[in-house]
Formats: sequence, structure tokens, C-alpha cells
Amino acid sequence: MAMAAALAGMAMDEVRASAAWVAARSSHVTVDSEAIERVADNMHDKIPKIEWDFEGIHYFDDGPLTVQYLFVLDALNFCFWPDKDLNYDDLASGLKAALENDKSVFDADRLQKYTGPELRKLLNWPRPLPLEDERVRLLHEVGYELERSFGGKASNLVKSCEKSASMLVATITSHFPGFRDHSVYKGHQVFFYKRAQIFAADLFGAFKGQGYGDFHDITSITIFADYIVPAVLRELGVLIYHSKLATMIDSESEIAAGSEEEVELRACSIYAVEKMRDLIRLKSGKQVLTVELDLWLWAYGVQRPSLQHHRTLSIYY
Ligand SMILES: Nc1nc2c(c(CN[C@H]3C=C[C@H](O)[C@@H]3O)cn2[C@@H]2O[C@H](COP(=O)(O)O)[C@@H](O)[C@H]2O)c(=O)[nH]1
Repeated sequence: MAMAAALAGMAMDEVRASAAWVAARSSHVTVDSEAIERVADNMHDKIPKIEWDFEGIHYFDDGPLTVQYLFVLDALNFCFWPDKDLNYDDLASGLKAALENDKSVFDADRLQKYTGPELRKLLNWPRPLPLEDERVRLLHEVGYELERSFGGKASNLVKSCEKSASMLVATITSHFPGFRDHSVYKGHQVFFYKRAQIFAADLFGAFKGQGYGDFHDITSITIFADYIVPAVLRELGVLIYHSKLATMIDSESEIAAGSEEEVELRACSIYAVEKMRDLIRLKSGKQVLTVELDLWLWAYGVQRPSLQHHRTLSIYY
């Protein structure tokens, strides 16, 4: 266990350190320190406290089934934009309705058998989902590995992590290859772990820091580098996109997964929000959690559909 705990401690340190490494070499995205200062000055005492389930779209029963639901949800929490009508809330509320209708719908043996059309039916979605084959493959992987190593239950996976969010992220990424969200940038491995970290944050939010959501190291989590938060940071002036990248995003051109542009967008977002958090702490003397900053930025972004975001086909976000 000592070895597991030591490795676990590194998971989010690696995310932070590699994001800073990219930000120091970035050529398509600039992090504007003065803008971060401005946001911290203006906002430090008025960061809105967003309720975790502010949209009222998630399943919650205060027990292990909620954990299973959240793990399945975050296994599929990526790439909605290729279907202009599909959003995260369709996934969250579709899975919720499926579970309310049939409590065994996310049993590990059943997760290993879903087909694309069955998943669509489960979500009550009328046409193929973006990256549907990958979604199905990831569901199978989740079912198989939960059964093999955790008695079929995501709640056992969480219990095995000794109330440590970083141990949870390390355990998930070592057992479930589909959660190993990383890239190689200028020869260096860069870690994001977006869906693994968001699962820890979802537990923390849903269970209000108690029970399955009780983590002594919740402060170690970074933002979840998706396609909404970078767009919000750009709107706030915190990220400046150089002209070629700005044109690609504004003209809705696809940005290749693993390209320098994509890695810089994600890594600079993590780096900038960490700086923002440090400054807010300095100015207000108060500890602000990155999960709270993330939820504020994300909620701001999804309420502004006119914000242009980058478009990358990815299973990670
Ligand atoms: N950084 C960050 N990214 C997040 C979330 C969430 C949802 N978290 C739930 C947890 C508590 C709240 O109740 C939220 O509802 C989804 N995403 C990402 O957004 C994108 C989807 O956008 P659109 O296509 O417009 O639906 C996609 O990349 C998805 O992975 C978050 O919290 N933070």
C-alpha cells in the first residue's frame, strides 16, 4: 500500500508539473498574467458557489448505485459537439432515466455486452452517438475491469482508495486504459486525467464531501481540461490565441488530437487556473478549491453557447 500511496501522490503533481512545462514553451496560446491578476482582483470575494447538480440532471440515492452511475457517466463524458443537439446533460439525464427504469442496467456483466444501438436506446437518442464505437468499447472495459478487480462495483474501487482523490485517480488510470488521458508534447509526456479527476469531483459534489465523496486531498485536483473551460478563459482574456489558432477555432476547423495546439489549449488552461487559485488565496487569505473554480468556469461557459470552442475528436474530453 505504501508504494500505491506514493504513486498516487504523484498523479496530480504530474498533471500540474507537465501543464507548467507546456505553458513555458507554448507558441499557439499565451497565458496573460495581468488578466489572471485582474480576474483574481475582481472575483476573489465573489466567485459564485455553484451547486454541483445545478441543472438537476444527475441520479442520486446516497448509496453505491450513485457511485456506479457516476463512474459510467464519466466513462462516457467526452466529445458531444459533433452532434449539435447533443450535450452533457443529455448523457447525464439519459443514464439517470435508464437507471431509474432498471436498477441493474449498470451491473458489470451488462456493461460488458452493450452494443451501439443498445446504448443509443438506453439514452433515448435517435441516431448514432459521436464516437459510438469507442463509447461502447469503454463501457465494456469498465464492466470487465470492475468485475475482475473490484467485485463489479465502482463503490469498491472508491473504498480501496483510502479517502484520497489522488489515489483514486492513480487507481483508475492504472486499471482502466480508457482513462489514461495524456499526450506527448515536444517529446515530453503531458498528463491531463480529465475524466478520472472529474469522477473524484463528481463524488465530492454529489455526496457533499461525505461518505463516498470524502477526500482529505480534494485540493490536489486540477481543472478538467475540456473544450468549454479554455473558451471561457479566452473570453476572460486569460488565454490569448495566436492568429492561426484563433482562425481555426473561429472557423470551426477540427484540431487534431495530440497536436501542439490541442495540448497547449488544455495545458495552458490548467496552468492558468492554478495561478488564479494561488492569487485568490493570496488576496483573500481564503483557500479556494480548483473544483469550485472549474464548476464556476464550466457553468459560465455552457450558459453561453455562442462561445466558440476548439473541436478535437477525443475520447478524453
Ligand atoms: N471542466 C469541466 N468540463 C465538464 C464538466 C462537465 C459536467 N460536470 C457536471 C458536474 C457537476 C455539474 O452538475 C456538471 O453538470 C462536463 N464537462 C465537459 O464539458 C463538455 C461538454 O459540453 P457541452 O457539449 O456543452 O455539453 C465536454 O468536454 C465534457 O466532458 C465540468 O464540470 N467541468
